[in-house]
Amino acid sequence: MIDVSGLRKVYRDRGREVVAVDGVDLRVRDGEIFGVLGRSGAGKSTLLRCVNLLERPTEGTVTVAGRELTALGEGELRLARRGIGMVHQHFALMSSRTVAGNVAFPLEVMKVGRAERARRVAELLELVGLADKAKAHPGQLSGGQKQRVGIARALAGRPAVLLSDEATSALDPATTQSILALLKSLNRELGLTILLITHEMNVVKSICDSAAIMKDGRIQESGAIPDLLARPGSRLTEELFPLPPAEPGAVTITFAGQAGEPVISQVVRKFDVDVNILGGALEEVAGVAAGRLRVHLTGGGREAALAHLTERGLLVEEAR
Ligand SMILES: Nc1ncnc2c1ncn2[C@@H]1O[C@H](COP(=O)(O)OP(=O)(O)OP(=O)(O)O)[C@@H](O)[C@H]1O
Repeated sequence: MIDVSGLRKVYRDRGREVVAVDGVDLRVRDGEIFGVLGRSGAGKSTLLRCVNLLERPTEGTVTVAGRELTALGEGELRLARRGIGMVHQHFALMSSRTVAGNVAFPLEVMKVGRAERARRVAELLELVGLADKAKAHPGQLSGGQKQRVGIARALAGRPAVLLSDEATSALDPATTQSILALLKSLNRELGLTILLITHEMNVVKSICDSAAIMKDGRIQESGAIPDLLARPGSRLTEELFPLPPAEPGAVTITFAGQAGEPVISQVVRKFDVDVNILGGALEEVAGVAAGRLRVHLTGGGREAALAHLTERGLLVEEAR
């Protein structure tokens, strides 16, 4: 659905070159929620803004729904952008317009007739759970409600793709969860492909199918979340389930889907070992029970127990 290839964006800032995106390849599949994670300044916003060409890439190509946007002129691009909705961290609503007026705005630009516009606005407000706020002004809404208006507006042109620029960063945790639930249900019910950028691990845990970690303008790792979790040395796993540095001899076991099985009690029963748990966390991520456990394993059956865990598909890493 989204294909980014060899993307580079260089800004010129007071005679100095700033390489914000430095050779990024990214593929977002049809119908998935893809999260780009990274710290401030990593280049996430620039990457997102290059996907709908709000920023023109310095190099590289962007293809969305089979159309190479980087090959289009301004007129064609304006039309193609209707297929790509965008939501913003600070909502970007027009304060002088009502909620309905904000959602209607892109439809006015598209020259949709009055009756059809009213019908569509009502449908969109219903979809985001704000049917009773049509006549309110943004100033009368909570942050979560404002973001719902932002989402309804982004969906006005029936886009196949939604870009989300830190949509929940300005919201409290409970409101964040409700907006994430809304995005997930839009993804499921409308088949909407979502590319989001975030610095919040919680967003990735809750709704993403795939993720990429970005640093200094580059993608450090990317892929389906269960695959990334199972990869030795994965930064995503480090970020999702942080553990202190391991002492020599400590064993770190990474679960990516096998956390429903009683593997630890099995090794204790089957092999001559004791297990001392040093730390860890388990949670549902991308629909699978995943996490990391740091243990000390002692006893004559230690090597056989470690081999058994590896055979069960767990990632077993021993600190030396
Ligand atoms: N218009 C611009 N002119 C010059 N430099 C820019 C411009 N926009 C971004 N940059 C620089 O590009 C780099 C990447 O910025 P970007 O906003 O894409 O990162 P980010 O990961 O989204 O961070 P944040 O979460 O803080 O927005 C930074 O060094 C930033 O200062």
